[in-house]
Amino acid sequence: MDAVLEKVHDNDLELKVSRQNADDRPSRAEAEAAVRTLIRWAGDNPSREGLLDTPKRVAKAYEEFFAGYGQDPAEILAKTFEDVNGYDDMVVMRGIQVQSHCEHHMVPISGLAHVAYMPKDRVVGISKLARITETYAKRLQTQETMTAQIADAIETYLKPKGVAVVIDATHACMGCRGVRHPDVYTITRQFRGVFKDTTVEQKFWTLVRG
Ligand SMILES: Nc1nc2c(ncn2[C@@H]2O[C@H](COP(=O)(O)OP(=O)(O)OP(=O)(O)O)[C@@H](O)[C@H]2O)c(=O)[nH]1
Ligand SMILES: [Zn+2]
Repeated sequence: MDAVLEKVHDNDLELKVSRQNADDRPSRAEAEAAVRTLIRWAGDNPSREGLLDTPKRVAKAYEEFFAGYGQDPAEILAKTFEDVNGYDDMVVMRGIQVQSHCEHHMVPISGLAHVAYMPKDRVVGISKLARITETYAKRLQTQETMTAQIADAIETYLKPKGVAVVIDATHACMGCRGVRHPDVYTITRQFRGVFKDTTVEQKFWTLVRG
């Protein structure tokens, strides 16, 4: 098994194991109790009127923020189309909104992803590139891991001639706390296969910059 395939399988395996241990998953009531504990720890009273429904709202918000744990990249990229009249150039989706959460502080990472691939015989529905990005964004992440995971999934399940993923994002953990540099953008990139060629990479950047 090649290294990329092995990595995707390791990630999937880790997730499958955690799904198998669904019995270990705290109940909704336990999650809400944890939020009440955090409110008390912050110094407020979870029983005051304004905070009564907050644990419920936070648990609901977490279901959205972390919906990616329940999504399967293999399933998302399973359906492909061969009939593209010989189309043989890159497909670039630029400006996919990324709303993720940093695994160190559990606060937002916000930005844009640009995802491209060079098809080999088959293409995938364009919405699936955004769905794959969402799947990995809606988990606890570092920007580097998320960038590599999106590239790994496209490489593994589509088997294109190449893939490029760039994420340009701000980290709330650097803006609203800690070092407090709110307007810093971090750029991470993965260029695989034919995108390693500088001419192809340049074409990608030209298209992304519009
Ligand atoms: N490489 C990388 N680092 C990240 C990402 N998100 C947050 N971080 C950094 O993770 C680091 C965690 O550092 P620690 O020293 O363990 O935590 P900390 O004391 O809260 O760090 P400060 O943010 O510097 O206050 C910080 O430097 C964050 O800026 C990411 O996506 N990638
Ligand atoms: Zn952080």
